[in-house]
Amino acid sequence: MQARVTFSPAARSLFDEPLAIRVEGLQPQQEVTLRASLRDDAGLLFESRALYQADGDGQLDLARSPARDGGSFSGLEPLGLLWSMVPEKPHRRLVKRDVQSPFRLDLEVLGGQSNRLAQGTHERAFLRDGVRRIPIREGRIRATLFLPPGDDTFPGIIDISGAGGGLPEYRACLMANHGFAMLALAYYGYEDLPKDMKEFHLEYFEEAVNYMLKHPKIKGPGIGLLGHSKGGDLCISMASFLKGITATATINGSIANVGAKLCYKDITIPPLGFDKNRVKIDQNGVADIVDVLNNPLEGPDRQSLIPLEKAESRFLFIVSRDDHNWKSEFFATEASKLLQAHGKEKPEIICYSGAGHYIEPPYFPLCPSSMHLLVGFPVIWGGEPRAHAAAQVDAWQQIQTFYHKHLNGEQDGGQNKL
Ligand SMILES: CCCCCCCCCCCCCC(=O)SCCNC(=O)CCNC(=O)[C@H](O)C(C)(C)COP(=O)(O)OP(=O)(O)OC[C@H]1O[C@@H](n2cnc3c(N)ncnc32)[C@H](O)[C@@H]1OP(=O)(O)O
Repeated sequence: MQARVTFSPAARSLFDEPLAIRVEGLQPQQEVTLRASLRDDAGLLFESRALYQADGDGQLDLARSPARDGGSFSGLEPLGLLWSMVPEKPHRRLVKRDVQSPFRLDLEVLGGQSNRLAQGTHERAFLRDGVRRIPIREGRIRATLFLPPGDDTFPGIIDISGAGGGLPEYRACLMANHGFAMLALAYYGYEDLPKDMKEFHLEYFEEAVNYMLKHPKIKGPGIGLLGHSKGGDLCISMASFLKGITATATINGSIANVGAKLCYKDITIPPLGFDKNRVKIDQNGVADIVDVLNNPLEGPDRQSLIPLEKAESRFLFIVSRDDHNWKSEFFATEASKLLQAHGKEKPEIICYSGAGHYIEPPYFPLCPSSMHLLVGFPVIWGGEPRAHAAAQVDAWQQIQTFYHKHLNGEQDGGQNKL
């Protein structure tokens, strides 16, 4: 019998869904290497390898067989071949730019002298059938709306990415597959928006909130916000100053305004100060900026602290304990103290040991370092691949549960379990 790779689901699955991988038709106890690879939309190769041994019947099931030492990961990790992928060039992150096309996952089964015993391909898609992707150019808003199928209304959420510009859509798109109406919002470095991150006007973000609040497919009465990194502090500013925001989740965000001045009506919040002498260089010669920012609770830097005690929103802080961009756990803890000191609900804080700054949807490989588009050189983001992968799976579920609870009124968080 010839060796054969099988996937379940067979041909195509959504990127944030688990994937069962099996090989049959091997020799009993045969030792093999599995090599997984995919190319991003720019053609950059990401790959992983794992060493396995078939069972007595020549079968290999990644959900039951631990990988042996010597590959990209070891132990029982059914999705290890996905989350342990590394790019062919350093400092690159797996980014999905065109959410309408899937990634093509290639899997090879290699025997003794690296001879190929079997191969298989599988598509990892971003846009579920029936979910609509609608480019939005209304007023000043530059965004993409993702609407789940059906006649219902849906909990609405604005998704804001970290500093880097452009209009990343992949997280919003994957969330929409789970029943949320998602607006991926650009805020600079895109079309006719400001080219650089110098100053932001909350009125732009207010336009986006009002767009969502008025949209006939949005459930209301309020909407949610989701932001990572710089997107996180923008979400906190929106929740603090704007009306109609019910639930705000940040992923490794800050409670101080960072990187650019923020203006709203007659209010200006300066960016948090920093000292570039606090940049450290790690053992691989890559910069570590974790200590660079000043403390927003001290001295004149207090002016950068966002008055989140004004917010009517509920908060969820997703925190990576090994975040090397900045001190996310400190920010979340201080947010909690501030809210409670003002008689507000305690926020939910979920901390992940071993996770780095870039908490992405499940199965995105860890990006240990990449170009920091604000500081102008590559920096380390932190995280250990296995712990980071587990954090991504859990955080994704926690975020959905939070929105179901506060935007859908579901105490148990709804049924969208992964
Ligand atoms: C001195 C110390 C100072 C300290 C200051 C402290 C202040 C700290 C304040 C901190 C506050 C902030 C805290 C935070 O927010 S931390 C950062 C969080 N950032 C994000 O989450 C980024 C989200 N945005 C994206 O993912 C964008 O779509 C990207 C970045 C992909 C650009 O998408 P776009 O289509 O618009 O652009 P482009 O294709 O023309 O690329 C432009 C550049 O982007 C780089 N890039 C592109 N692709 C990748 C990739 N796959 N891997 C790695 N890098 C990639 C690369 O350098 C490229 O240039 P080049 O290589 O082509 O020349």
